[in-house]
Amino acid sequence: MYSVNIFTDVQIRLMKDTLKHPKGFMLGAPEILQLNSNIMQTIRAKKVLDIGVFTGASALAAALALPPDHGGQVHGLDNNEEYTNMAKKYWSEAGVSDKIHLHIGDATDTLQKFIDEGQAGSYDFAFVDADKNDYNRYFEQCLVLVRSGGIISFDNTLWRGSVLDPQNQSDFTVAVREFNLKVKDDKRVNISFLKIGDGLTICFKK
Ligand SMILES: C[S@@+](CC[C@H](N)C(=O)[O-])C[C@H]1O[C@@H](n2cnc3c(N)ncnc32)[C@H](O)[C@@H]1O
Repeated sequence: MYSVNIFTDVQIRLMKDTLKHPKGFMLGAPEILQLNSNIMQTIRAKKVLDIGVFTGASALAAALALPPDHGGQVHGLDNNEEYTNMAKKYWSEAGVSDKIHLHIGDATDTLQKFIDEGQAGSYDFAFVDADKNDYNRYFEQCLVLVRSGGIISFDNTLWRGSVLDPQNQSDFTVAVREFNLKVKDDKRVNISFLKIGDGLTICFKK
């Protein structure tokens, strides 16, 4: 982790402990968490979606990027409480527990609930890092929930390079490949594809 010096002590501990977890490979790449944080601060994001919480690194980075004196909320979505229980400890130590609202369940169901509750256009930023098979649905749901001028950031859009290999027809690879092809020409967003971490596609909602 070459860029640890830009993180707080709690963030560094969270990352180090997560790397000891059997599923530690799922930890968000530090350079992506840093970029997301810079974007959130630049657009002064106050209401953020964190889709795929795991041990809480991306949600914590988001909570720390909220404007300190103006409230702000991170809504973290995950279907695995064992992972998110680990996250809560670090959020508490970082003093941001009150800013992070956890929603346990399938992320597409939770996003649909938010839409049905009338939260359309109320989010400034979304980081998408949950089930790759659902990337297209997350995209459509986030497009409803995120305001015009807001940003939706999709992790793992290289899927370790497999999306470029036509022989690779595994479920996740096909889903991410189809997502990449779809957003490339989608007129509702402008995109930037970055070759950092495992690939990051940033969608700027028009
Ligand atoms: C790659 S990890 C997220 C990493 C996290 N963003 C970070 O910064 O470390 C993916 C997470 O998505 C969750 N997940 C997978 N499928 C899901 C689904 N259908 N609904 C909600 N969460 C899901 C997993 O439980 C896991 O915690």
